[in-house]
Amino acid sequence: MPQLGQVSVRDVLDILLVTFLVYQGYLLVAGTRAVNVVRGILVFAGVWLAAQLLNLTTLSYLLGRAGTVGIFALIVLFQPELRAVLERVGRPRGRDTGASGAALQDLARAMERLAERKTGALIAIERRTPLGEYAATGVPLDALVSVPFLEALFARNAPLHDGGVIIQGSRVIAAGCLFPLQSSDGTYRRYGTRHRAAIGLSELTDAVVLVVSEERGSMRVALGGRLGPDLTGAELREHLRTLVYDPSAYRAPERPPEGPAAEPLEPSAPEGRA
Ligand SMILES: Nc1ncnc2c1ncn2[C@@H]1O[C@H](COP(=O)(O)OP(=O)(O)OP(=O)(O)O)[C@@H](O)[C@H]1O
Repeated sequence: MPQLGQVSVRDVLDILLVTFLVYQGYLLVAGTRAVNVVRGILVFAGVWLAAQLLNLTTLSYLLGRAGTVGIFALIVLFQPELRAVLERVGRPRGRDTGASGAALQDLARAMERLAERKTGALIAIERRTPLGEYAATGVPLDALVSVPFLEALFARNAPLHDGGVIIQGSRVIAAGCLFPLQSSDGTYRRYGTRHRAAIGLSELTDAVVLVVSEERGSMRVALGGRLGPDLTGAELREHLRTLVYDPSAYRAPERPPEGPAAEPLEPSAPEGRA
């Protein structure tokens, strides 16, 4: 193997491969709740490295042992996320754009019909953060997104109309789910629980959460912990296209969302209720 001073071509290849893997790892965790854990691990590794360099034998021994146990603890804690990541890595490239296009249209049409009839609805669409833990709070389903199915789910008196629906790609995977309520920091305190559940879930995950207000018959999108303004059908379709069903947007690393849903909005309802 030719040498460049002390550095061989193999070393360069090694560094390039590690850089590639680290970057791919970053793309997988960016925008998910695993980011904070990764930060914690880096701090831990930094302290451990410093302890090694400074020859602090006891500290580096303890941190080394804790690290070994920690790896197993992380695997147990993040088992659902790891499974989702492996599934995603193994999934064939190129999404079923035909199915996605149909899901987008059906989803938007169902939202419009629910809004016209003032039937309250809450729908979370999974992006990169797995929503399995929220789906587990409801009733598991596996059905294609369709207008009549979504209307039936949210119909008043329907057994699963209470709570949120979770969509993965073009399939409804759960209904009647409990979403985390937005922490009452003041901005959205005056909203009802359906809207605060939408904001709450979008705060903790990168999901796109759609809400139809029973009181106002409006359609809104919550994203990144913020609630957007009332949307027309065309605007909703555009949001769904760019945020969920456009394959390049789906794979891109998390970035501040664009469009009305990203803007810090004041509640616009009279008397403060959405
Ligand atoms: N944590 C939650 N997770 C999922 N769904 C929830 C949650 N909290 C409330 N909901 C849903 O919201 C409904 C109550 O909505 P509420 O009237 O309090 O909210 P709102 O934001 O004022 O909405 P609307 O404008 O439709 O009245 C519940 O019946 C339930 O279906």
